Amino acid sequence: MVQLPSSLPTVDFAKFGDGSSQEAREIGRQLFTACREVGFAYLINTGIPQEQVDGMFSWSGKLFTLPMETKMKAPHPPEGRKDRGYSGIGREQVSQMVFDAEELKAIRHGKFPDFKEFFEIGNESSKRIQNIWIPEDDFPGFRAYAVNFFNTCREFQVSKLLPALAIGMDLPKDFFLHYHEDAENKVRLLHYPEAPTSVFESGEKGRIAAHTDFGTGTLLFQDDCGGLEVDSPSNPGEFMPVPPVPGTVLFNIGDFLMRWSNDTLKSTLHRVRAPPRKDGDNGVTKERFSIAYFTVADRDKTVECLPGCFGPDKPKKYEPIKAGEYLNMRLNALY
Ligand SMILES: O=C(O)CCC(=O)C(=O)O
Ligand SMILES: [Fe+2]
Repeated sequence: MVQLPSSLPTVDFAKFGDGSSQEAREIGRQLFTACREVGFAYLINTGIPQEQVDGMFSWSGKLFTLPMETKMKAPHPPEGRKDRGYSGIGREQVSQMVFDAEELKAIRHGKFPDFKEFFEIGNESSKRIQNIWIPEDDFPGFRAYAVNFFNTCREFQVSKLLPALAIGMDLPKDFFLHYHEDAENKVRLLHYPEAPTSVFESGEKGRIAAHTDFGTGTLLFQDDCGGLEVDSPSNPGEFMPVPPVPGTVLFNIGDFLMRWSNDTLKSTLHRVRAPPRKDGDNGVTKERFSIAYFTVADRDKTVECLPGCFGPDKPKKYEPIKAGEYLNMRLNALY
């Protein structure tokens, strides 16, 4: 296995091919092991072209420097489950598994607000929920580029990622594909603006509070700023840095897949903080960009405990659930 400068496992997809070889099986085992033990892995040789990732970051940079009134031509609707378009600073405060309205309100008005803005893009051909775009005249070319990027991530998800996980769990190669036909996935372009380092140190502002993702899994691309941290599997409560490594993509499991797998796979807490102060950084923490691609199961499908994840010494912990019911509960809790 390739060793990167981080304690997270790395999975190399170079030899995955169509998923039928012995090498592909080994890649699947590595992915499964990483998801079971850590819930996070660096992926390399995914086939997602680096130029396209760089290009998406460059569009994201342009997007967030647009005047506020232009960004607000594509506002995120008030309902949490209509998660498309632009959300300004303060719009979302992530919280860990809190669904009670009063409690959510308290958290939102509490300290450590996430100091971030983001733009969300879903499947262009979705019948359920439309994308919300800045008018083409105000931001020409963005829509086509973002749609293409979404499709590239989706292609990796269906041709390699989900098949590898299935093979690694001794399931038929296309097992997960049957539950992910609608592609109701989402690209989220994130921008954490620069701010005096002191406001991060005092806790007046944060970047993204500790949380788990709630879908099937997430691909995450980060710029060179740093600050992402993942809860240590061996020492819960202790967060370890997950530095950006050029040419890699991070993958992490979400709560839905953790539940589906009877908690065999781990959906791990993660957060973004201001990176540690460096000598001569003049007391300002630079801005950070990241791009997440969240994958979710088809809303109308009901999932039951995955084969191989229960047995006489491991009883099923959860009732079958419709993916849509689960996702709505989680999305509405966010805003
Ligand atoms: O910005 C990052 O690197 C992490 C973003 C994240 O965890 C999320 O949006 O769920
Ligand atoms: Fe996350």
